[in-house]
Amino acid sequence: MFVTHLPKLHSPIFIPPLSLSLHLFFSPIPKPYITFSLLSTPKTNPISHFSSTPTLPSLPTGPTSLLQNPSVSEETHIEVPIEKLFVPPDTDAPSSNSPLSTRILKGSNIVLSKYASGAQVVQAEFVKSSVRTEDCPSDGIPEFALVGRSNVGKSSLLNSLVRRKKLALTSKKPGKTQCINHFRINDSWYLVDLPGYGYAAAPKDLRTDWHEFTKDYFLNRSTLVSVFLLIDASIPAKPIDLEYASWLGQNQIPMTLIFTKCDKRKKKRNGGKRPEENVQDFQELIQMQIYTFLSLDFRREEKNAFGMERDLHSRWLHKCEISFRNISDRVKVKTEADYLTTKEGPVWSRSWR
Ligand SMILES: Nc1nc2c(ncn2[C@@H]2O[C@H](COP(=O)(O)OP(=O)(O)OP(=O)(O)O)[C@@H](O)[C@H]2O)c(=O)[nH]1
Ligand SMILES: [Mg+2]
Repeated sequence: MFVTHLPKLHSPIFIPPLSLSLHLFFSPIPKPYITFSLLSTPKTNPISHFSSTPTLPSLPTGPTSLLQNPSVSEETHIEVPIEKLFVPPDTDAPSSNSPLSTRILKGSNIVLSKYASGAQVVQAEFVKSSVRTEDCPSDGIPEFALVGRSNVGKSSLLNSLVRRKKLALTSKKPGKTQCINHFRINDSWYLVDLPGYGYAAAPKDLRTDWHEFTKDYFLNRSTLVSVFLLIDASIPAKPIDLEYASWLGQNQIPMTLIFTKCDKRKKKRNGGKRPEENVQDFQELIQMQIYTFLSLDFRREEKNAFGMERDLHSRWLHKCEISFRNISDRVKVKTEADYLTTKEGPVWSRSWR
């Protein structure tokens, strides 16, 4: 996997080994993060700049490690071009002059932000399935929800994030996930797998029901920090995805766009465009909508259009392109964050504003 950007740098950087990671960082309060590590054998051939491993935080001590894979702990080295590092917003970019001042997540191309401490998923467990928001877990810990069209790869992404093949059930057929499924991570936050929208191999009345209860969940779940909106990059932008993103934006629900299936080859019947082109098209289409909300928020002096205090409102549009076929494949991730913040720093959750 690789992760790019922010800002663009042009020299290669050496980072330590073997697995690749998608790292999504969020607010300083309550400082949740996701680490995604899979085995890989990158084919890049850059020049090594570092003679020693960047300092990393120690891992949190979780009850059981779910990540024990002997090959993950091998001390082989991967070299990743500096421009392919993912530099989270508000984080100093590494430079070849002062490489060791930057912390890089071990085995990844992720530069650790100041909010990341022990960035590693060490425990993941299924907690419960609910069909009403009020039936969801009530322990008050923050959560991140996966949403997107049926079959886009939500459950697969969850499994990859926690490195378990079957923690969440997946299927080639759309419509597999039918409830709000809570998975507790590191005993301190939730990943939530939601039913997809759009086509599903289920009766139409049932689909409408999913639509309603997921929307109710977004609007009323006070511990929801951010939504991951997954978009299939192997096909041209779908109006339903743009509408969904708009709906989330209009309802002030922080979102991260994640493009899946970037590994799929272009197919004539799908418009004949490469995934990168579809991603770019999608971004162009969506940016106008999202920036409309952003500019609405930031034009106001004291209150934004939705009545929230300006300084306490911020947004982060964060794009990830991700591709993998199964958990042992090499994962490629490109991310790009377009980041807006306030003098108080980024604030994510409605409940923490
Ligand atoms: N090629 C490719 N296939 C993927 C990727 N992600 C998921 N898949 C496949 O897509 C199919 C659907 O994956 P799921 O994870 O079940 O999709 P979902 O979004 O949870 O679907 P629903 O639960 O029906 O809403 C499975 O066959 C996955 O193996 C990807 O990045 N690349
Ligand atoms: Mg699913």
